[in-house]
Amino acid sequence: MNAKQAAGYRAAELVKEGMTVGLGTGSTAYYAIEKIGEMVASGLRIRAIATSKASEELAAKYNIPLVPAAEVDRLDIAIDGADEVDPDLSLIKGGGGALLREKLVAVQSDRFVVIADSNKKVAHLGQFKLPIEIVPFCYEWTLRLLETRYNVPIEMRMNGNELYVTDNGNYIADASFGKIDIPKGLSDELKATTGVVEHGLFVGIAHTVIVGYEDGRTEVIAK
Ligand SMILES: O=C(CO)[C@H](O)[C@H](O)COP(=O)(O)O
Repeated sequence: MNAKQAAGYRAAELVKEGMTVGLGTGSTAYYAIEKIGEMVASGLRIRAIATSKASEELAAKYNIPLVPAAEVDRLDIAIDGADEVDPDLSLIKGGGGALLREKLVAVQSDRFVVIADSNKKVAHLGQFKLPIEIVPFCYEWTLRLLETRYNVPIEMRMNGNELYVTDNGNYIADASFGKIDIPKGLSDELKATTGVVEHGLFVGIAHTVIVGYEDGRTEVIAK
């Protein structure tokens, strides 16, 4: 068992009969979905909402019933990966480009459980490039505004020679902050910026972080 698998499987144990579950995106969330799929095959009855087309397909492969958002008020739990986790359980997410749907699902959940291998634990957020989802219309203006305001390198995410397009039809600008001193301040400022749809800072959203280690151990950190 590797670190991501250990974290994913441990989080799946939190899923109980009758729950509505948010399914995250990425290589760690993959293991949680795989395990939940095994539990469903053994008779567990749940319903789920996926945070990306990729996770939707994975859920379908494992016969995990997906439910339209209109039929859901709150989710009991959401389980998702992260790119960085700091001691306050603030996160950088969006390395896989699914940050908008991931945040929508996370804030709608009674319990947001983050699963990560131990390399994701950091003292300060910002070494990982912060993904910022921006609207395609006049995206050059938004990019220039962010570059001028923060004076850090920001690059448009690419998919080969084309600009990367999210599941929501937007672009992503990846910003190299290096060290983010006040995650909440930056989060609020970005959120208030015209042209920015969402960003990968998750501050005050995670309730629990399950860290996986290469020897198969897990560490549960709760707020
Ligand atoms: O935020 C995400 C996708 O948008 C992922 O959860 C994050 O990038 C971590 O991915 P992985 O588990 O593959 O390391």
